[in-house]
Amino acid sequence: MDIQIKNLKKYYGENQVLDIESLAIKKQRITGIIGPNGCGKTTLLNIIAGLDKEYLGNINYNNKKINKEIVSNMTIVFQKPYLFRRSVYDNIEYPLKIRGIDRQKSKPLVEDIMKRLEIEDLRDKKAHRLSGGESQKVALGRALVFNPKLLLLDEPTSNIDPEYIVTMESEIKKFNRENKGTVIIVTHNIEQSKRLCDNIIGMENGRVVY
Ligand SMILES: Nc1ncnc2c1ncn2[C@@H]1O[C@H](COP(=O)(O)OP(=O)(O)OP(=O)(O)O)[C@@H](O)[C@H]1O
Repeated sequence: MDIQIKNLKKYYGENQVLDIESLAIKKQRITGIIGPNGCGKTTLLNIIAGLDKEYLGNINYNNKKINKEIVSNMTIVFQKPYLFRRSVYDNIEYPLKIRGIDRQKSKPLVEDIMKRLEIEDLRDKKAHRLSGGESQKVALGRALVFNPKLLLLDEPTSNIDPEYIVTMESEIKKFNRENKGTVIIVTHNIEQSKRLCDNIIGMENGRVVY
């Protein structure tokens, strides 16, 4: 999904936190957003996700304004994911369920993603009792399972052990390569952005600086 941003301004009260004249994010690529604390990365991601509608300017998705179809084809993984008070399996199955896919068809998809992310042992655990890192793994599984066209990731590996980061990164890359999914990832980790991203957007004080 191509994203075109024009004259985007975001204020919290009198405080301007975003000022982006023009920014294009190319479809089927992995784009990294990097920059210091408080420069507006999460705010930008939430606006692109359609979660924050209090802004000035225009955002187009494949040359269209946001609509129900676009919303159902994208998803965001938060740094501190919100998971339902159900099992890990039920959480990952959920996006398929709300898209009308029955249990029989969704089972192999859920099981495949749990296997690829090495979280099969968490299957029956209550998702709200997971550790921060476990929650991030499950949240990535819940996002990847329905093959979104646009995947927004906010520091998805911030609580993840170094040896497991490799698994997560390779699944993100695989999703991008095999399913032609567009990925935008906010990260503090410059090495990670070099490993993963085709394009990098640098932000400072609410502006895009490179
Ligand atoms: N709900 C809010 N009310 C007021 N100000 C806010 C709110 N949310 C964020 N801000 C401010 O907006 C600015 C941008 O915040 P944002 O979370 O987008 O930064 P960030 O680049 O994602 O930071 P970090 O790297 O620390 O996660 C910051 O100055 C922050 O204090």
